[in-house]
Amino acid sequence: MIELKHIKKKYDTSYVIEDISLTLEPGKIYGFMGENGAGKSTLFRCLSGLEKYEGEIIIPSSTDIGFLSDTLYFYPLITGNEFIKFCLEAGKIKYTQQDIDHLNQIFKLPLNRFPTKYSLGMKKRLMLMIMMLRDSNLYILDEPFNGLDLTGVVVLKKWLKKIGAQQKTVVLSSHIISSLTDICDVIFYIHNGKIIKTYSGNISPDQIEKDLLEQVNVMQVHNRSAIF
Ligand SMILES: Nc1ncnc2c1ncn2[C@@H]1O[C@H](COP(=O)(O)OP(=O)(O)OP(=O)(O)O)[C@@H](O)[C@H]1O
Repeated sequence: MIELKHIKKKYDTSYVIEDISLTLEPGKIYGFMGENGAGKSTLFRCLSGLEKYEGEIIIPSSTDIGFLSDTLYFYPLITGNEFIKFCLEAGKIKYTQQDIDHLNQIFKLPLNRFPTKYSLGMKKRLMLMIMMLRDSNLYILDEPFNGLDLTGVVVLKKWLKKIGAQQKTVVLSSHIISSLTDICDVIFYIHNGKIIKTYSGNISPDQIEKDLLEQVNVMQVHNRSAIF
């Protein structure tokens, strides 16, 4: 069980995360949606320990965190295969070349080439391979679907369902409503650094769309202009 208690984060003088409290259970997939700049990536960086914050995050000490950032960086002159090995060795993960080759039968990446020359979707595939090879119990995936092709999306969804069934905790964000409703047990709608809505159970994409449009209307009324 992971607990976030009254998490706040400010850059300079303004808060971009305001008093978020959540409990994340093993075996569940949690989705975060919200407009650009709502605070999703910032919250994920706080949860993964990359950012300082106010409040408290309680994560069992035995938890291995697999974090996929929405900003991908690759060292020049390191091949895809070398990059995978580098990341796994840095995380003290046991692996064999056979494990990498086996997984690459699905991802079909030119692992002897430099990832700096990969397309966006290929870079995303490479990072997902690393996520799949490390046996984490908490996966924090910031926009994992972004840039993936149709096959990549199907493979990712299947893997997420599998790790959810293995009692791991998954936290992810997406701007694609159906990607979230297809796989998430709970979806949080984050707006201006606050969770303004939580969906669980049988989550309907139509209801989410309706709520998003309502939110746009609220903003339009506030700005005294109408688009729809
Ligand atoms: N390093 C930083 N310094 C100052 N402000 C930042 C920094 N990182 C993020 N912000 C601000 O924090 C707010 C939340 O940004 P964040 O990246 O968390 O949003 P997001 O919900 O992930 O957006 P998107 O959907 O566009 O990826 C934004 O206003 C952003 O400008």
